[in-house]
Amino acid sequence: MTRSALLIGALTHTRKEWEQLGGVADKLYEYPSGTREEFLSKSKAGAFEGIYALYRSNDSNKYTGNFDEELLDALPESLKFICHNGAGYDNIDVPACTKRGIAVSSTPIAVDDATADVAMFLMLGALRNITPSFQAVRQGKWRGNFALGHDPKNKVLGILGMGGIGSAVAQRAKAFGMKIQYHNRKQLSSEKEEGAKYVTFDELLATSDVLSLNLSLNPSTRHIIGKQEFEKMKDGIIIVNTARGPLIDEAALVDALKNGKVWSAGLDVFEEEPKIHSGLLEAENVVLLPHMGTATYETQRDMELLVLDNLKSAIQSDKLLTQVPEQKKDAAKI
Ligand SMILES: NC(=O)c1ccc[n+]([C@@H]2O[C@H](COP(=O)([O-])OP(=O)(O)OC[C@H]3O[C@@H](n4cnc5c(N)ncnc54)[C@H](O)[C@@H]3O)[C@@H](O)[C@H]2O)c1
Repeated sequence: MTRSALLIGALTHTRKEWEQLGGVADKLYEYPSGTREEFLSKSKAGAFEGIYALYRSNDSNKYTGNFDEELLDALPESLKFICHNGAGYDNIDVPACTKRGIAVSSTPIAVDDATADVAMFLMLGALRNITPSFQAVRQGKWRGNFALGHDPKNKVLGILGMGGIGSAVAQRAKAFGMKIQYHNRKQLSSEKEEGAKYVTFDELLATSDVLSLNLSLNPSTRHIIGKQEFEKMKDGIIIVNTARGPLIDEAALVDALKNGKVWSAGLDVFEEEPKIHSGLLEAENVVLLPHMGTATYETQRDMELLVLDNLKSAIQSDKLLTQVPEQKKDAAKI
């Protein structure tokens, strides 16, 4: 059986390591840029024959669109592994991959520190309501309409989704004197909890001073925070989202920011990226970043290397190093 590899999109830091895979794979194909239509027709015409594993780069969704059933059907039957660069993989239809016997990997762990750093940056920025000051000083107005902010010390931080990034946020927030509570699908072992308190979803909403979203997006978590949930929260709560935009009903967040239920928010992700709700752009009490949680040289290189390690392991030993959790119970079937 031929074991070739396909790279979709560009590599920024690991070109040399990709080329070295030539010693492991039968052939290296590349689809550096283009449109979904071009990709589908090339693939159907047999341009990627014999690919066994593919590397889906960080920005390749703009060239192929989502990895859905249509796209999977156009790829050769020989494809058995999709190695995705990113901790979030909501643009891959994992159940459809599982059905076709394709194993999928993502890049957890490598993203934890950089994304948690951005969560803290946004949290501190939101606690200080920093946006008006950032704007005033650049406009030559010195402090402008300066108002006092809040300390993180002694505030209750609620973490929704205590996985890799959530745990890294908890570690950092503890150093700022925050009290940590969390809600997860499953309670962690006490060793992994590191002193954080496990609470129900409703308790988390009702008792947190700051809420950080760190869970993955899937059909059951879309709009997990909406009008009803805001109503259950403490008045003056601070919301931080570095996970995925559609976890929050953005229109409900805009209303909650306007009526003071939410004191301020720090957001790296949005419901319809790169479009941002006009109510968020206009609100002074929001700190905005353009989805740049992992945007550091070190983390980007680590992520690219982890994808290549997955690809190499797939080709050499039919195993992924960081297979997505949804497939783990089905792993024997893959
Ligand atoms: N802003 C960025 O640049 C950036 C970077 C990396 C990751 N992310 C996002 O952050 C998310 C988290 O990443 P991670 O590596 O920590 O993932 P992870 O899989 O390690 O952790 C996710 C956690 O969420 C929990 N969870 C899932 N559904 C839940 C629910 N309904 N209620 C409560 N908890 C639930 C899971 O049990 C898990 O512990 C990713 O899915 C990704 O979308 C964003």
